[in-house]
Amino acid sequence: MVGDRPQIWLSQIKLTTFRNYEKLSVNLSDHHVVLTGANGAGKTNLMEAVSLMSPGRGLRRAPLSSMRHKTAPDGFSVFATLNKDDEDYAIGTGTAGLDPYATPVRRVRINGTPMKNADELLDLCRVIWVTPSMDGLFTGAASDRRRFLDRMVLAIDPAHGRRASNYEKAMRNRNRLLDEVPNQQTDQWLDAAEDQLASLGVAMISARYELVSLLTGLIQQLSTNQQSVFPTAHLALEGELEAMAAEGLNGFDLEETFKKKLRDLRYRDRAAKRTLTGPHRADLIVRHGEKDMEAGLCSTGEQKALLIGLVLAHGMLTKTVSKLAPIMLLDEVAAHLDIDRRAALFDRIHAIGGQAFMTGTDRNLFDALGSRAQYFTVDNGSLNREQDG
Ligand SMILES: Nc1ncnc2c1ncn2[C@@H]1O[C@H](COP(=O)(O)OP(=O)(O)OP(=O)(O)O)[C@@H](O)[C@H]1O
Repeated sequence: MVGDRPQIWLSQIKLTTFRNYEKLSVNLSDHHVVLTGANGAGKTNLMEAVSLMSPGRGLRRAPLSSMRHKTAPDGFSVFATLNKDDEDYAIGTGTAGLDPYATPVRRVRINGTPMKNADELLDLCRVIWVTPSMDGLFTGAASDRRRFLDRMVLAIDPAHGRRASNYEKAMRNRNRLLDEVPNQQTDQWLDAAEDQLASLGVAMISARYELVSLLTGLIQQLSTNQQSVFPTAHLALEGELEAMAAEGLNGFDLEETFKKKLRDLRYRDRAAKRTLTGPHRADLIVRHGEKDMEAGLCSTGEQKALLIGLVLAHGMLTKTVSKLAPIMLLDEVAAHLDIDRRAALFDRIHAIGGQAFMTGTDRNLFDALGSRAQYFTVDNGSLNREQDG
């Protein structure tokens, strides 16, 4: 924060044929942004547009083809002016102008210069979100928790995205080689693919451990300072190699062990037609600290509070580690909290220091935010500014 102002904030958003917005141009102040309106008005769509200021597929993980307005064959564009330390950056992203018959790819421009890939957005900002679709995070598939974990890592370690996609590539390469008739040549290629897989895999495990340990430290600090009305989350990584790392096996030995496993288990993976050992099979285990209960066994409300507490701690960690106070997107979060927790949520968000976007059906859910926010009603793909609180 510079005084009471966020160090990073969006001062303008322009959408062209994005979801149910045919055209939108809105100027923002550096305050938080509250979007209220009826179901289906376009609140989440606007949050999704903001989530494209970070690499990846946005907060819905939707295909790009579904983001263009249903009547717009020419794709969509999302443009934002980002103010960082009092300097403006023009960020444009979308699929507009690309071959409508080709598989859409998202292009990113910063100040008019095309970026090689969306990872370069991480030089400017971090975007973190909580959405209703994350409600089943603790009970759903391990792959969702891994994705959640890797997004958390990415916010403090921008190289993690490339590392994870190189790991996926190396694994696909190994799987393809396993599918070929074994001979001396393919065995040599497999050796090389497994060396690469093991080295990238161990780097992934150590980046995930780093995040878990930093986050655990911060959560403990928050709970001992009694700063949190949200439950204390206890985090652990589950997996064959992760268990060895937890027992103190160093990176070099872990890599050698992983390599040996891959080599010894080729016959098993060949039969399964995929690689069955590695960080792509790990899980993030979350426990409710005060209740000493696995998150998946907690009540729906407790799970939501755990998730919010975790994301808030991650927001704070992101700011501390990356020095970039994240843009926080909280979709329909306020409605699930009682009045005291809501007030605590707003205070914590404000303390993180970035600009937050929040949605709800009723304006009065945000009373405790008062003049710290600017208020808009959303109606059928258009925005109307309301009087500030
Ligand atoms: N590609 C698209 N083109 C046009 N409209 C779309 C497209 N994708 C989604 N929509 C519509 O956008 C509308 C608004 O969706 P959104 O999820 O933003 O609503 P919301 O205001 O967040 O509502 P809720 O409170 O129910 O979550 C929906 O009616 C949906 O059908």
